[in-house]
Amino acid sequence: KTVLQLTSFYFAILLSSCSAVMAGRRVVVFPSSAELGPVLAHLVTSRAEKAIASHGRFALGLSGGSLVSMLSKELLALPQLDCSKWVVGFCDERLVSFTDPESTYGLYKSQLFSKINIPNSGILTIDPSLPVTECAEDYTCKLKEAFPGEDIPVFDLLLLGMGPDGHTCSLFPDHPLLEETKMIVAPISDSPKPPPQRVTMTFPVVNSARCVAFVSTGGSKATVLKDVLEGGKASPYPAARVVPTSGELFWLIDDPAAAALTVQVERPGAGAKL
Ligand SMILES: O=C(O)[C@H](O)[C@@H](O)[C@H](O)[C@H](O)COP(=O)(O)O
Repeated sequence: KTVLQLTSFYFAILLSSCSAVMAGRRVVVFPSSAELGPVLAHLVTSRAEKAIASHGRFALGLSGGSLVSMLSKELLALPQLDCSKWVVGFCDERLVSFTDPESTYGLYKSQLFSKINIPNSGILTIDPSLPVTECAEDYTCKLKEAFPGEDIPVFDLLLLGMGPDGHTCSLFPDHPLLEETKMIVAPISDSPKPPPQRVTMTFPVVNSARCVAFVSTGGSKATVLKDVLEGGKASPYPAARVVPTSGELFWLIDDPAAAALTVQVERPGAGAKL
C-alpha cells in the first residue's frame, strides 16, 4: 500500500509540474519592488522591440494601482526610451474626470506620458463625459479602430494588477462580467471597489494578448495568490482566469506576496532579463 501511495504521490507531483510547464506560466519572485522594477522595465522594452520589429508598433495595455508609479519611475530611469511607435490602452479605467486623482489616465499623464515621446494619437482613453454604457461602447470603437481587422484586439503586452480580493482589470469575484464573451470592453456600474462606475477589458481580450504580466506585491495578496497560482480551475478568483490562449504569462511578485506559495518559482539575480 505504501509503495502505491508513494507512486501516486510522485505521479501527482509530475503531473502538476507538467501542467505548470504546459501553461507556459512563469512565476518570478523578487525580494522587493526595488529589484522587481528594473526587470519589469526590461520586459516592457524587450517586448516593445520585438513587436516593432515584427509588426511596426507596440500595443501596451496598462492598469492602475501601484503599477502607475512603479512603471513610470522605472521607464524614466532607462538611459533611453523611444515610445514613438507605442500604442497604449487601459485594461480598465475608472469613470471619473481626467483631473480627478482617481483617474488612472490622469496619473499616467502626469507621471509618464508627459515625460516620454508617445504621440497623443497613440494613447487610447475613455471619454469620461459619457454615461458608463456609452463610454464602454465608445472605448470599444476606439480599440476596434486601433486594431483594424481584429475581432479581438491583440495587445503585445498587458500589465495587470491583482487586488487582495483576487480581482484584475475591473473584473471582480462573483460578478457576471467574468462570463462575458461577446463584448471586448464592458461597462460596470456596481464595482465593489470605488469608484463604482468603470470600463473594463473582458477576458477574451486579456487572454488574446501576446504577453500578459501581473505585477503584484505585498503580504495582503499572499493567501489569494496561493489559490490563484495553485488552485487550478477550481480557483474562484478572477485573476486565475487569466490564461493567455497562446501568449506568455508572467507573475512578477515580491517575497511578501509569495510567502504562502509552494509552486515552483524563479528567483532571478540582479540585472535579470525575462
Ligand atoms: O482600479 C483600481 O481600483 C485599481 O487599479 C486596482 O484594480 C489595482 O490595479 C489592484 O487593486 C492592484 O493594485 P496594487 O497593485 O496597488 O495592489
